[in-house]
Amino acid sequence: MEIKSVGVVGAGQMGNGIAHVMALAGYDVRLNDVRQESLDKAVDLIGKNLDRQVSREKISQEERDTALARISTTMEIAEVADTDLVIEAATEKEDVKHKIFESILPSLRPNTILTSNTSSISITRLASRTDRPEKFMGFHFMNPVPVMQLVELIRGIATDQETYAACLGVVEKLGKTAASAEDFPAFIVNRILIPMINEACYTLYEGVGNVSSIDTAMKLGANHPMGPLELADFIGLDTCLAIMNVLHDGLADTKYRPCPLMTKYVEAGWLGRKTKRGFYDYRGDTPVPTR
Ligand SMILES: CC(=O)CC(=O)SCCNC(=O)CCNC(=O)[C@H](O)C(C)(C)COP(=O)(O)OP(=O)(O)OC[C@H]1O[C@@H](n2cnc3c(N)ncnc32)[C@H](O)[C@@H]1OP(=O)(O)O
Ligand SMILES: NC(=O)C1=CN([C@@H]2O[C@H](COP(=O)(O)OP(=O)(O)OC[C@H]3O[C@@H](n4cnc5c(N)ncnc54)[C@H](OP(=O)(O)O)[C@@H]3O)[C@@H](O)[C@H]2O)C=CC1
Repeated sequence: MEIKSVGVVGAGQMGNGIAHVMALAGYDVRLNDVRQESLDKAVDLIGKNLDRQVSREKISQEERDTALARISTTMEIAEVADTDLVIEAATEKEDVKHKIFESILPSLRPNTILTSNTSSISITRLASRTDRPEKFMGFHFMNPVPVMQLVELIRGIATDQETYAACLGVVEKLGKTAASAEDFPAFIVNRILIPMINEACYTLYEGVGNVSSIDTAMKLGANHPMGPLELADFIGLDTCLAIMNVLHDGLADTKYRPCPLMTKYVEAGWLGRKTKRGFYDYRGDTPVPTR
């Protein structure tokens, strides 16, 4: 089936990036969130990120304007349902995702493909609560979406080949590369990456290093573009903790126990860049380590 329009639920850092790349690739995009303020912020950010691409001569001014015009925003979930492909990119909480799918089902077209950008939650379980498990799959972008090449495609137990092929076609049209992952907790990238971030938190918690020394060690010692604590702040500590909990619960192995220090930061509301405080404090001109 040909995908022409895409509905994106959740206009946070991933939702705005997904809307951005989809619109640039020629899809009509409907972006939904529960707060108008989040929608306004997302459109403003997409405009700025497109401007940056114009100034770096990656795209023309005309491509920028056309892409932005393809994005409409709505707080009505029913308007998102009237598209060919829905990508849910709301907060990493299973009950939130179930409620979104429940609310969208009554107005969904029969052929619409439903997907989730979840970082870790079982695609099979999310799909089982919908009317179309065969047309449901994981469509997992990496952050920042306009820059990162990979999309993980995750089939639930019931996902059919036609749905997989349609999603693969979208990834190719975006000029990105797909990696196929089986539906087990946190899939491939986060099964490997988030325990490393969690271990960096333990390294901090146990006083082996401070925030700066841990990040410097991994940037210069392992050639990572960001240190693990900087990356945790970039992803969002709430999301990192949610992924660790899915790994811990889903694989029932103590090696995935979330670091208590990560839990403490999340409980404080210090979620990283998005709240201007995490392992670094972003309220000034340059990030300042909090430990
Ligand atoms: C949690 C999950 O479920 C899965 C995940 O996503 S895990 C997270 C995966 N992501 C990562 O690991 C990111 C690691 N970090 C990096 O790769 C790099 O630090 C980075 C690409 C983010 C920035 O790179 P940098 O060299 O420090 O910065 P900079 O030179 O300013 O930017 C490089 C490019 O990215 C663009 N960019 C940077 N941040 C951006 C953002 N937030 N949005 C859009 N574009 C952005 C810049 O415009 C620039 O584009 P051009 O090359 O076209 O000029
Ligand atoms: N951060 C990352 O690096 C990556 C995250 N992901 C996944 O993408 C998803 C989104 O993450 P991210 O963008 O970082 O999170 P954010 O916290 O930046 O954004 C989540 C957005 O979802 C909105 N939201 C919450 N409930 C609803 C709802 N019922 N309907 C519509 N919108 C809702 C939130 O609204 P408000 O804040 O206004 O309440 C917020 O705007 C998660 O599943 C995450 O695991 C995947 C890859 C990378």
